Amino acid sequence: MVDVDENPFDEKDSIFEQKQPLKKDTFTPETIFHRDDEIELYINALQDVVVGHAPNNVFVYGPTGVGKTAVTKWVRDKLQEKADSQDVPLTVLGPINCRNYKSSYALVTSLVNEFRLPDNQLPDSGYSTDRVFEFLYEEIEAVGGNVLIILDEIDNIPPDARNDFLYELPRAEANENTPISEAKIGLIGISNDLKFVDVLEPKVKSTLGEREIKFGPYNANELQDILEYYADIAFWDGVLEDDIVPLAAAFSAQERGDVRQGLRILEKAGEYARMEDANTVTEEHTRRATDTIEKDEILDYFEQDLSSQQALTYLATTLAFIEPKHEAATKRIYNLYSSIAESSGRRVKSERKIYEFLDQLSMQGLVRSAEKNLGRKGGRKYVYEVTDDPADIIDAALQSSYSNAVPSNVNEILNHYLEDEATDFEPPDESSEEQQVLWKFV
Ligand SMILES: Nc1ncnc2c1ncn2[C@@H]1O[C@H](COP(=O)(O)OP(=O)(O)OP(=O)(O)O)[C@@H](O)[C@H]1O
Repeated sequence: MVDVDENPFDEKDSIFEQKQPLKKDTFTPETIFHRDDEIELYINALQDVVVGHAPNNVFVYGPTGVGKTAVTKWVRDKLQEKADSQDVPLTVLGPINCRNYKSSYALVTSLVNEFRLPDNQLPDSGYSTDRVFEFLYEEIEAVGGNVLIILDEIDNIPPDARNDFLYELPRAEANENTPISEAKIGLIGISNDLKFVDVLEPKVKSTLGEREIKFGPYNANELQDILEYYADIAFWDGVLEDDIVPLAAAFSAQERGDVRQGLRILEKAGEYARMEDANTVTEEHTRRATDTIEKDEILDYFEQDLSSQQALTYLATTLAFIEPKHEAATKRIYNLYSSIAESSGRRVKSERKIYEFLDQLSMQGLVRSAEKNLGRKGGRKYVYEVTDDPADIIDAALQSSYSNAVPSNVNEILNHYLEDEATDFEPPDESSEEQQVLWKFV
């Protein structure tokens, strides 16, 4: 029973000294760990700027949470500091996240407004895109010197802005049709979609990729050093038991080598300790945190990251994977996909499309495929497996807006899978009627 006369909030936090360092990217670290090679490449690429030559364009790529943005900001600040001390005119814009802009117009407008005073901002509409580009060129020419524009998540750049930004902008000085004659523009593009460059036109590709810097995942030791730094700032002294940071580091290294995930584990483990009024964060809190975070991540896939057709394909692959005796072959995944799409009132796409969705899921690391020879019959087929625990995936699907696509007897089948009792469980033939008996799709 809550005592109504007593305020239930605690007045102090005995676990976290500061939470912000663990939070989503709102904290700037003073030190960058284990990125010496990448920093050196960056410095090399931008050295020209400091002595007044035109900047190179730089393309930075690698998976999520491996320090691309943190390193870029660190290098940016050092560059600005040096340019200022040398009296070399330099203006740096960004990182600006392209994901926040739906059109070329919106993105250019926001850049123009970065240069302008609050009482002179461009409106959200009212000009042609060409005109707002002219405004941008005018602003750039007015500040003069070198202008570096840093675009984060450049794979999300509005399609109508690709050519203008990634090709025209860096060569504006040479183009007689722009008002730029003095200023020199350099572009830094950051992306975690490695396929993004492949789809660019060759001329755009070579412009953007003048200098490329690849960031790989961190290993467990590297993650440990990085997480240690954040944990020191975030937790009160003596609160973290010795093996907590190594555990969080080992887990994140096993998954994706991603710092953000490690920080989330530490935060969640601390919250569990705080909820229990414990004095220290223990291994048990950390394991529980790891578990929750894994499930939350899968839920995020369903709710945010995947399109509805990708989500249905992911679910169908999971169902095919846990089915006894069935291999998750493409044909089978398609059958299950059509059933759950139909029963949950969603559009059923063609079988050909499934290959595309499976490919996309595979790129995101959610499914893995293996090619199988069909023996004497000849030919090959692909079988799939899910990379996360199927029980977690089903759990997340049930909590998500796809719960109506999950067959009603899924737990029964999952239990057979978990208990490895597949032999006792007779799957029906592939004909759709019997399939409906195995999977109760309502
Ligand atoms: N080497 C490092 N030293 C210190 N902090 C780091 C390091 N690498 C990453 N971080 C921290 O980890 C978090 C995630 O890093 P960052 O945002 O740079 O990743 P990213 O590669 O840009 O990811 P995304 O592609 O998702 O934007 C940030 O809080 C960042 O400060």
